[in-house]
Amino acid sequence: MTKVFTETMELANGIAMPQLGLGVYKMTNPEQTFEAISFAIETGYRAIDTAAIYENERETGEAVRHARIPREQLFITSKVWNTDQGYDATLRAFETSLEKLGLDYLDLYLTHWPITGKFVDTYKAIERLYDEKLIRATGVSNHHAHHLEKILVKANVAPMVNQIEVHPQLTQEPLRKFCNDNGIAITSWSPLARGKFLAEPTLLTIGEKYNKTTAQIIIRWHLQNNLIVIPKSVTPERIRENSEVADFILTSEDMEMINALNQDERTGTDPDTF
Ligand SMILES: NC(=O)C1=CN([C@@H]2O[C@H](COP(=O)(O)OP(=O)(O)OC[C@H]3O[C@@H](n4cnc5c(N)ncnc54)[C@H](OP(=O)(O)O)[C@@H]3O)[C@@H](O)[C@H]2O)C=CC1
Ligand SMILES: O=C1CO[C@H](CO)[C@@H](O)[C@@H]1O
Repeated sequence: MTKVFTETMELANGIAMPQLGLGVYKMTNPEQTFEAISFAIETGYRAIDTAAIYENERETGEAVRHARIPREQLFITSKVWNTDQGYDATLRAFETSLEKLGLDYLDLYLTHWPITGKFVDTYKAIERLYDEKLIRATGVSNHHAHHLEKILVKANVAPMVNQIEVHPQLTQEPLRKFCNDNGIAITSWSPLARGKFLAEPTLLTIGEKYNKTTAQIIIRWHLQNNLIVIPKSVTPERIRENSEVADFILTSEDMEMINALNQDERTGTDPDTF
């Protein structure tokens, strides 16, 4: 069995999204960013998660265009930043992102945060990009159920993905259930809680059992919960390590022990107080 995880998840419109991707937030050194993304693609990653606010769409696009993998086998996500929300502004922001990336289309485009009074129109613009086949899937990020409800009554095409903070200390079960009931896939951001509890004893014990690192145990927990997961690393050994999660399966007991670590504790901002 190959060690590198390459499975995909079917989104509501039937397209396949790789369940493991590379997050590129805080990759600010252009050369390092290009190298990290190129290395990830060589390792077997097929999805990259960027955003206009990360200011690395150019390097992301370069790595994608220089990859030995055909563009259609890669899955590129970007996000419209808060100051560009609203219908027309979102369309313009998308054009800028696409130009920086040097690509003809994106696989997924998200509203980054639900800005009051603007996020529904922002999503309507994303829907238009989908109708025009400039993106292959629609989505949002940091949306609670009450935000999604406002979108769902106005949308012709429901969001296919909601990217939210999820990790063992913030399991988000009620929102995951809401999304699941509405056919919305979830991507976990800060899936490793930015490294905050990699020395957690329960995770270390489970890791010893499988001869895997804590990061690998956490990533496997996301995957077995049917979450899309986008760990970030610029470090080649860690990029590889985070992908080598296909050769073991956590038992339901392990999963329960990890679920029990939940403290409803965020590393980032609550969308209601952003
Ligand atoms: N939609 C949104 O609002 C948000 C989206 N995101 C997305 O989610 C992605 C991931 O989240 P992020 O906040 O970056 O945090 P992660 O939980 O992915 O943690 C990244 C940190 O963990 C370190 N790390 C990675 N792998 C390992 C490992 N195997 N062992 C030890 N340390 C490791 C990295 O270090 P190093 O790089 O030095 O190796 C980095 O410091 C982002 O890059 C972004 O794409 C993130 C936040 C908000
Ligand atoms: O994607 C992101 C990366 O992290 C930032 C700081 O927490 C967030 O604001 C942003 O949503």
